[in-house]
Amino acid sequence: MEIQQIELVHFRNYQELNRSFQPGLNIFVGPNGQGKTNLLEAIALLSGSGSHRDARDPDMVQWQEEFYRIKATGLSSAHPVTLELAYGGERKKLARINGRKLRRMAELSDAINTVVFSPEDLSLVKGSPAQRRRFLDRELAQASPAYGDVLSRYSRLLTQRNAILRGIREGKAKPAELELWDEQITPLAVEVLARRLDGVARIAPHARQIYRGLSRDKEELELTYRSSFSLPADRGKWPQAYREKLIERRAEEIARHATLTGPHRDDLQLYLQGREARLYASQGQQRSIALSLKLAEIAFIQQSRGEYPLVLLDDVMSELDPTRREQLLADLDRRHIQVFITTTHLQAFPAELLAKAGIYQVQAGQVSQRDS
Ligand SMILES: Nc1ncnc2c1ncn2[C@@H]1O[C@H](COP(=O)(O)OP(=O)(O)OP(=O)(O)O)[C@@H](O)[C@H]1O
Repeated sequence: MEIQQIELVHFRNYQELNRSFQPGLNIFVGPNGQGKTNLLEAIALLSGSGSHRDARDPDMVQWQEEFYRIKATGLSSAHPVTLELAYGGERKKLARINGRKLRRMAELSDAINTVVFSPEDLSLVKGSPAQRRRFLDRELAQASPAYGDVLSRYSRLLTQRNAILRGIREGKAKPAELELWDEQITPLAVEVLARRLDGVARIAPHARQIYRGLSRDKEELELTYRSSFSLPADRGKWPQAYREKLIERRAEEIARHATLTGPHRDDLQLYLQGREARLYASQGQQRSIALSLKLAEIAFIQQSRGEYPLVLLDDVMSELDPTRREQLLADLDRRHIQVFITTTHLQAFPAELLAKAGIYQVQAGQVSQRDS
């Protein structure tokens, strides 16, 4: 989808905003703390996978107000689309596509997908396994809303199972109660695992090819998914292997009142020239890997959805060196992807791109269009 217009009411520091955008590059420029990222966050929320900075809904409602509302109109394959997302008041949370009320927020990704690239992504290689799992999960949920569902059901069961483990340790629950939870969590754990493995298999060739380009054919990037238990070659045997592992580690789990096996303990491993990038890659190589993963995510969503996602670059321009910055912008421009960028100054942008970009000055929750 391409966003043509957005309306915000009581969202963060926007009392009311109504702004049109253009198809290609849109740049939000302004000093710190004026609302550039807030605007990007509102766009990211429309794709149904939550705030890219993990904010909760109450924190996004403008202070002293009761609700926020985000509405966007645009085009998807030349058809007009209207998206609405509201939180607060009596209905709590509500989303609509073309006036049709959605049962789940994740269904928003049927209409619009976003890929967000922010400075935290640059630490994807060195960061925690949780950060890499989150990268993978966000991407898979965009490609398939059903994945988001499975993942949240798995997370809920995990919390409940951990509470039982704590109960057993405190003498309030019996070990036999775990059987029921293990039975319920197993198919979900196996499904998350299978979808992640398939996802990695599909993005790996894109990431490899993009990285090869960035390193001028000198280096090879490899992605592998590390599961917290060994996986039999036959997928039909995964549930049994998982259950056996749960039983094997039961005493340890009760002692630590935590589930120690499952997709919440897995990792996406990155190798450069056969060596683990987390341990050996230089700063510059790590940035190129992060960039390759993000560009691979864009390609993966395009392949899964038949349409490019919107790309949101939050404060990332000044973090990239001129070569990587220009490669990224030229790549997005060539594919006619709609891009929203936040920046404090415009020096980082090539003049020919500025000449065709929409440039918006953001100041204290007001957004005005300006010339380059
Ligand atoms: N719920 C809220 N209600 C009102 N204002 C809020 C709310 N949440 C955040 N803000 C305000 O929004 C501003 C931050 O906006 P934002 O994060 O978009 O900054 P930015 O323009 O991207 O700045 P930077 O360049 O530093 O990243 C702050 O002034 C903050 O006080």
